[in-house]
Amino acid sequence: MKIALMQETAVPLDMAGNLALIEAAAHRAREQGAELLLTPELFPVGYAPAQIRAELSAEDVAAVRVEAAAIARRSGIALVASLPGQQAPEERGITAVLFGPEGERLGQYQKVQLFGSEEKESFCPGSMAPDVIRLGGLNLGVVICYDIEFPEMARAAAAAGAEVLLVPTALAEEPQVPRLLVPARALENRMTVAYANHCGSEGGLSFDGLSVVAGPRGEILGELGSEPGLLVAEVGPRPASGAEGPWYLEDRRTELHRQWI
Ligand SMILES: NC(=O)CCCCC(N)=O
Repeated sequence: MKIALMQETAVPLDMAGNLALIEAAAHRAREQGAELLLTPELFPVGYAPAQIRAELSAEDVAAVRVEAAAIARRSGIALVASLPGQQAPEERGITAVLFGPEGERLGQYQKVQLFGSEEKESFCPGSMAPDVIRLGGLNLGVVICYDIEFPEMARAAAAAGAEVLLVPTALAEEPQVPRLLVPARALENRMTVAYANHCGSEGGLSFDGLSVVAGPRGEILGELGSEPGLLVAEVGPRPASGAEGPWYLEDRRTELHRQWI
């Protein structure tokens, strides 16, 4: 299955402009044969947690969610859009919604590991493990940004059966995450990991870009630099564990590890 990752600069609270960038990327992705478009964390509203908390009502979020579904339907491509939750501002988290190519909601995940004081003061953390959504013959999982920096999160997705982990992110000035951690998460879980970031200056932050798709042996299937772009990569099922190790998933001594950590 071909997937596409959008790397662009959003404008905080300029939903019309941000959604227009997503729609353009969705049509370009479809033209290049992709069946799914992964977009960065909170891209439709822009990455500005405190501003979102203060200025975006549940009605505003509902309208953006309807438009994201409509983009999936108009472009005929599955779409992972990261949005504030549907609850009241004081109760919502950071979510990622998977819309199918007809705009239907296929799954939703709420970010478990919130990053820093601004996110923690602006959103509520999720407490549900990432589940698996079947699409295009593959088991897809979703986590968000800081989640991928905790090995437990990718392992939970792999243990649930995820073969391709989709990660909307908003990473600024930490290039070792896409360069070191994302390929490591892929290798240690024999799972493809796709990591789609903002780029450029946004909300007072300088985003790294460096969006990347790492394959199940930690190999780089595609990557971007610091500029806007669309990364298209072919992803597949988890390879069977062969005669040659390592067998990280099979060899885990989970009960023992649980006693230690
Ligand atoms: N939005 C986020 O979760 C930002 C994560 C940045 C983590 C890092 N190591 O800088």
